[in-house]
Amino acid sequence: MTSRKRSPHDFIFKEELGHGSYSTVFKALDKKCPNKIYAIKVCSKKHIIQEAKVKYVTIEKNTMNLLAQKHHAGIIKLYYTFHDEENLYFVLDYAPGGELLSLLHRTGTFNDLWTRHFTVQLIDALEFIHSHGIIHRDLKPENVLLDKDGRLMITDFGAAATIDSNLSENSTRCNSDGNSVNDNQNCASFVGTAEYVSPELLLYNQCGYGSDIWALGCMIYQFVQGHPPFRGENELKTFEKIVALDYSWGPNKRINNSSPPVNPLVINLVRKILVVEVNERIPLKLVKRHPYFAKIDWNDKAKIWRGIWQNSQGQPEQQTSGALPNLPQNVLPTRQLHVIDTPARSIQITKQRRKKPTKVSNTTSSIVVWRKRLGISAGKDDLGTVPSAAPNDNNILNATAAVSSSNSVIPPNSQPIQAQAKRTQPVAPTRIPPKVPIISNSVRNKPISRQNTALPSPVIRSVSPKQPTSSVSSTPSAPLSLSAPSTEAQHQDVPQTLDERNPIDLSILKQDYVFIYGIPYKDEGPAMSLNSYNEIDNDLITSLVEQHKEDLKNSKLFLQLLTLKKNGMLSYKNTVKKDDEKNLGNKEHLMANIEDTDLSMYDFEFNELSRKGFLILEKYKNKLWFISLPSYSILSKIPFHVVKSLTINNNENWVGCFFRARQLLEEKQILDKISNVSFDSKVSTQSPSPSSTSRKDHTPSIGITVAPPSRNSKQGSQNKVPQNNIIKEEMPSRVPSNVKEKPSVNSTPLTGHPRASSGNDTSRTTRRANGGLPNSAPSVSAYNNNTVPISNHRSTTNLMNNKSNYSTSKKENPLPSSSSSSTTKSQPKTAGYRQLAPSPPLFPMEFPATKEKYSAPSNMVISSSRYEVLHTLNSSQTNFDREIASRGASAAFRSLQKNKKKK
Ligand SMILES: Nc1ncnc2c1ncn2[C@@H]1O[C@H](COP(=O)(O)OP(=O)(O)OP(=O)(O)O)[C@@H](O)[C@H]1O
Repeated sequence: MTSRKRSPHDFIFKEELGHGSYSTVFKALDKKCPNKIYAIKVCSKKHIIQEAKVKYVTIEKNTMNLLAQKHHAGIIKLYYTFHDEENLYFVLDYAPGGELLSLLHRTGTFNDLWTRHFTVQLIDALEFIHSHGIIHRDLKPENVLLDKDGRLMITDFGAAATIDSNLSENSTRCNSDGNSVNDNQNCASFVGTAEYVSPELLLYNQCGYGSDIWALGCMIYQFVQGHPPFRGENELKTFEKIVALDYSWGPNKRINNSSPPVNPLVINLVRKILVVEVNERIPLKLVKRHPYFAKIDWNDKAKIWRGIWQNSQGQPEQQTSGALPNLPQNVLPTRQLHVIDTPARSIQITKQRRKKPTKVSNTTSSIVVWRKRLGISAGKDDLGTVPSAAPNDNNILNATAAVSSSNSVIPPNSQPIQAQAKRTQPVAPTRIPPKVPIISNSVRNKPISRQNTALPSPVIRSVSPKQPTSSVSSTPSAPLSLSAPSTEAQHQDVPQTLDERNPIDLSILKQDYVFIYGIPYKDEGPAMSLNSYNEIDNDLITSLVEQHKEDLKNSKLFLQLLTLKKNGMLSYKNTVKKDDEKNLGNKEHLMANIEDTDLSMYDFEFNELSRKGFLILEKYKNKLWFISLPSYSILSKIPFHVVKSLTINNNENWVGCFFRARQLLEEKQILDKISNVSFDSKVSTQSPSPSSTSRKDHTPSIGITVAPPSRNSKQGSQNKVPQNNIIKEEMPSRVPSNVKEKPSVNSTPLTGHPRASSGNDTSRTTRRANGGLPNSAPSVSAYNNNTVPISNHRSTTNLMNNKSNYSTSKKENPLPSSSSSSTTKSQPKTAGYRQLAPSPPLFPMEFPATKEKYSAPSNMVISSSRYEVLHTLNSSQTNFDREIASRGASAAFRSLQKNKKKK
């Protein structure tokens, strides 16, 4: 290859091979070397700018450049790039065999031999691509071309993404070991084609090597079935089918009327690939070891890359290459095969069809509509969102430089541009950490008396203060036997029911479908709490999970609608069919009260992103609940209208919401304290409000350790008139108006409580010695969906078990404004293996996640047959343009930029 600069004048342009959304591809002959035929992709600069395709051209250029460093038969090679005033040119390997899709359309399906042959080539090429840290992201039969001998050549790298080389190593290893999380932590953009798009991209905005493997599975299916596995009436339906893994095997529709059954090994292989959970999807290395490829010697590249058009002698049966000047004799416009079953024997491969230019639209794409319907936000703060796959500035610069080196031959041994321009390492989703819970904890083992504790509303205002409190306890009076799920009648029904016609109930903090498995403590059950003596008993939790493994799996039969209200009430509702409603469902069952001091919460490898593990709630010596999340495929089977109307605040973790509920209650407590203190002599003369009296009368035996300053207490006891009606109405009924009436922590009856034993005293002393630090919010990492326990044997974290004495610290910081100091003091007590980050100050009571739930990202474009949402595009696009303009590394792109500005 010469290093002389090339230009369009060096080539004789022949017929058009086809065109895509921003380019036209021509066959071309090299004037200096007329035997050499290329395909030259001509991209109109004007068009690229107009249709915002600069990024894709850049990505394609970089990726192909990187891959061109080492020749691989299965990849279309990029030889040269150059430009003139009008166009950018990519000189590529010519693939006279056309698209694999065209061949498939002509044959209907591939026979087993072809299927295996093509699949083997695809795997080998894909492995090569992945070994360079590249994810193709748009694999489909249209993007696989055939060379003159019928070998596959993967093309169209405009949607590709690279993984940081460090991660790449991991990923390669992880792939071979079983697709660990690293393997899918690369890209956050929607890219792909509806029918081949992976579920992780649909659900989590994540795309990794596994996504290419998914597409490979779709293609293998298509080889033997003639159509992709997931195809709905429209894109939304296609997405639904993908996440629900809704596909079936039909007869092998061969055009030559032969309908041999699909090889069961193909079915088995496809089943192993088409697994919704990316971590459970078979990695490429294991695909290669699948029995379907038992006879394949993966090291014998010559055999793998044998062209299927050649006859057994390697010669064409018919010589019709006259239309293709300078082609070697064995180029076969009329395809000849040396395989036994040759349904395509008489197939004429014709010139590629022209593609209609695709309009770029800024409309919201189907994928986001679909995600919205399923209650999955596609916004920045979505579960599992990782940085965009859009090229970072370095990439852009290098890409710009690369294209600017127009007229340059790509030196075979030069450093790959992409290698210099590492894509930003994906980071874990950033989440606003929940605020620190500050709760009362002075009474244990007391049933919680609750009124209808919905947030204040005109309805509540009208309720008579004398109205008896509906006392609902989650504490059973008698020991309970083990049972599953936790839907027994031990819970009294909460009178209010959810109004399904009112999707956003403002009193609800979070509501979603979960599985709940309840294990009541037996008399002889675990005598100690899961968190005995201030130590989380991981072994006990682990053994419990092990013990109930089967039941926990089966508990998936009992999908519940779990609701957490801002008043701390946690309840569930059976999701039963309407016929059964009378018997079981449509009523809320109180499960627990978040502020119950006997309630602890642990995460057992709980990961909302992968919907794995359990959130364990423990009502001390009473009951354990294992909460797990249904897979999205299960969720997707719930009719959309139901999901839409009943899931609330899907964007926020359960754990976060539990903490927020506690914080809200604490804030109310504090407000209540303040409201009971009059600083205004005028109002201080007023008599106590009925509701205030009511609260006092009905105050259950729950103590408050949050003591206001003594002067306030004094005044408060005399002047019980809240300053603000709203505050008064929001005050929970449980809060006593007079601080003096509150039982102190030390007076809390602890009889019979294991933690009241001498051992517990020690731990309490320790806590006091530590400044009375309460258990509180876990670190940010604990909310990170990608967090995995560091140690296997310590797989749980106690997230909220408040048994500490807060009095001291709270007396020092009685007001909400002091929350930051409170939060500092309220660092979490965990199993001791997570780094704790300082919690942020308390925020006002806002629920932005709920508001954001239905907002679609604005930075989405639908282009061609790809769906793209590039989360950082808004900002990076601007920077991108600016970078190009200011640094001016590429003459070509500079001129593009100028043109853009002129417009
Ligand atoms: N190297 C090649 N040899 C032969 N034909 C090619 C080659 N590259 C592309 N083609 C054909 O040219 C057509 C346009 O290809 P191009 O890569 O520009 O667009 P595309 O990838 O199909 O579309 P888009 O970029 O919008 O996804 C395709 O039909 C393809 O089959």
